[in-house]
Amino acid sequence: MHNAYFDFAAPGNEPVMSFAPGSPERAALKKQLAAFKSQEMDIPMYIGGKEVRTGNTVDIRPPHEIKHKLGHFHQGTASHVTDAINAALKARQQWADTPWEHRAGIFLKAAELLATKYRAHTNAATMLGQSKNAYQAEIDSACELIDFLRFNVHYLTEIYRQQPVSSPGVHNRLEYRPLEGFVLAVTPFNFSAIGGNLPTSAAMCGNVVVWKPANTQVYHASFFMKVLMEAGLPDGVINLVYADGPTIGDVCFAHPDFAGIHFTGSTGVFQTMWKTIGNNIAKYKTYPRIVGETGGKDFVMVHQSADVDTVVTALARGAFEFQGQKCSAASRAYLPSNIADEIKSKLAATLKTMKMGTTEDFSNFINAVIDERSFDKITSYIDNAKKADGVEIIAGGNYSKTEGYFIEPTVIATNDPTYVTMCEEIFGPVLTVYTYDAAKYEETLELVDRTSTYALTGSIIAQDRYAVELATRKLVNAAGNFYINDKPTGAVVGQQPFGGARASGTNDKAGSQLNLYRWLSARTVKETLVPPADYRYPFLQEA
Ligand SMILES: NC(=O)c1ccc[n+]([C@@H]2O[C@H](COP(=O)([O-])OP(=O)(O)OC[C@H]3O[C@@H](n4cnc5c(N)ncnc54)[C@H](O)[C@@H]3O)[C@@H](O)[C@H]2O)c1
Ligand SMILES: N[C@@H](CCC=O)C(=O)O
Repeated sequence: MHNAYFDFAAPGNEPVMSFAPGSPERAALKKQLAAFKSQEMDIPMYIGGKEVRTGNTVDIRPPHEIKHKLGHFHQGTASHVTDAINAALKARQQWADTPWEHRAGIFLKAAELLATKYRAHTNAATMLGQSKNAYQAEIDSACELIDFLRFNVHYLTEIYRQQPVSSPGVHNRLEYRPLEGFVLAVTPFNFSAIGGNLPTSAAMCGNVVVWKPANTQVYHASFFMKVLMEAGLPDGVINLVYADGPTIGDVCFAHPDFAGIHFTGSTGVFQTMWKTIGNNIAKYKTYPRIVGETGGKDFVMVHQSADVDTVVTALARGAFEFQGQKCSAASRAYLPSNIADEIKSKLAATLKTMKMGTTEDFSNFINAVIDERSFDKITSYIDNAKKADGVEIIAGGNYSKTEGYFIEPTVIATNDPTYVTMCEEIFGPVLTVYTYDAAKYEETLELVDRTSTYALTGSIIAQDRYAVELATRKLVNAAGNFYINDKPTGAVVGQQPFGGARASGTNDKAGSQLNLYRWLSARTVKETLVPPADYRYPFLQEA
């Protein structure tokens, strides 16, 4: 029972460790990488707090070393998805009734475990399972995930505090109830932090969750589930199942207690989900919340006043960190004719200095892409570019899947601003550049705006403030996260709330109050202190 109001200290961002040679964090991480590589893990699903094994196993291998087996996970079927829904619904009432400070304590403890005891584990699991280098793993599976947990506790506390006014003789209040049913969280391969955030943000609000990660992210997802359990998450609040996407959809979207989907992934999958939910709308007890952050075709617009080295660094990091597998990755750049050649040659020279290989070798900047399907899709764009007219590969272009799924950072130059790689999301280490007439800046901004169906991230690089102002105004709907003189990646929780519009999603801004509101259903309660005892208005009385 509450007998006091509790507060939580406003969080700061978790500091990013350096992993410099000789540092203790580097030694701990190397040790954990070796430990994970020396054992084959048998990874169950977690339904109602119980480990569930089916015997139908799928191998997990590092994308950069496909001959090595890290372990396997147990694939579930439709009946496991139903079990997960039932376990969630069974846990629902007690979890919804649990006071906020007790729910918050679990997620704050999980953040603390990641920041301390399991710092090396969370990074090593991400480095091996998803082929991220130490820095990319640290900003994702340590810092961003810790920040999501701590900042969301802070934001939800602030939401709960927001109350309506009360006129004399009346007490009004808003109760922020969880949704009536279960929430389905479907998460992508590319960010361990997103895998952790989508189920926990909804659960924090008092909801119960069925969580389905991408197969290629199960290695970290199952580790994080164990951290949540160690932090005290009650059985059934989050249920982790590994079933194929369509099976999850068939079972969850047909269930009368389906109350919301928290999705991050590709636009096509999200649109299919939305259609299915629409077709089933009469089946549900409540209108489901549909939240999806999806694909991008993120731009870097360069003005003739730009500093060349700033542009080259923004492109090198923005397009090629984590092999370009960020929804925010720079994948089309517009270069002004006065400095285009200098940018292209400096960029090509910079990319030659990037070493490619395993994540265990800390001198590698570039690692492997996630799996064979992705490799084949990305390399088909490169192969087509090699054959196309008016298109030239000016850096990279080579690839191999013998040891792992390795693709060189590749830059395509085109004289057609509507060439396919200027428009479609490739989700790999491929950047396309188009040179425009520096005198046609405003027309080119219009071209940037209309070229893609997406609107996730984008940058303007310019020294001229009028050029910055014009781009900010003209591209107002072209990106949900807009950067000035920076790369379009690397949003930090609490600093740059993240999400895009148009085909890039519902723009509910992960890691902000806007997102948490989607998992709450407010009830207004009005209490009249001394109720009237007569229906008559004063004016009805005779003078
Ligand atoms: N906007 C953002 O915040 C953001 C962040 C990260 C990734 N992304 C996007 O995610 C994509 C890359 O991730 P991915 O390859 O894991 O995406 P994906 O769409 O292939 O998969 C995402 C999740 O959906 C599941 N899924 C696939 N088909 C399904 C179906 N028919 N029904 C139900 N679930 C299904 C997958 O198993 C996975 O768990 C890119 O398009 C990227 O831009 C967006
Ligand atoms: N939030 C990340 C991108 C997440 C999508 O992949 C960034 O800002 O780079």
